[in-house]
Amino acid sequence: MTWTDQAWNSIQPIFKKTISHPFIQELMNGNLPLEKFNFYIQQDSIYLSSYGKLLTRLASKFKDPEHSRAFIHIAGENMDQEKELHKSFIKEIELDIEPSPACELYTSYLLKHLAVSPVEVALAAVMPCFVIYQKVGSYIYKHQVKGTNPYQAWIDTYAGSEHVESVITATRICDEIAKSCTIEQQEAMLNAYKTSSRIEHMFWDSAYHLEKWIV
Ligand SMILES: Cc1ncc(CO)c(N)n1
Repeated sequence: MTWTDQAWNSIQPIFKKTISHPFIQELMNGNLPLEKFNFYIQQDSIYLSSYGKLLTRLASKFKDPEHSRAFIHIAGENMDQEKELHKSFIKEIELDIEPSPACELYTSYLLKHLAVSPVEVALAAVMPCFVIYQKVGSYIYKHQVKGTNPYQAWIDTYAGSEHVESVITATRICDEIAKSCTIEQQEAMLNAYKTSSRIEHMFWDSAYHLEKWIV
């Protein structure tokens, strides 16, 4: 079994909770309150600008230049597409929005791995960003009742072929790198993958509850 298959299998309990979360269910049914979706999009804009920079820095750490090139390509194309999507939902992104606790946790968690962990662990930590969005996108696409959904453009982006292509490339690179790792290194990768999957869940949950700093 490939490392990415093993990682994906290991987070099934988390993923099942994610797709049954009211944020995802209401997004799928089109009845998610706009206020919650807007909160999510605003926070995701903050997340994405940090994530885009992180991906290019991660790319520069790979030993194989082909891996670096492919990742830089993903960072550029993917980020452009996602930012366009955000702009289509929010005409003027408010610039003075603070990151929510969950957003701060996620960006800081990924940056921590980039700063202090071996490259394979930092890569494992970003894999759920690719995979979970694609799986959530295709889950919604498959199960939604066709009709008008105000969030259809969001669903189509993550279920769509461009995002799928990025996921396939990132998965290939991750498996090539994992293959030359020891069992211990692969374990450390699994831990980072699991934590990111948990935070992905928290990110949606935080939007659903319009999360605030308690002080
Ligand atoms: C929080 C989060 N994770 C992953 C993605 C997909 O890149 C996204 N847009 N936002």
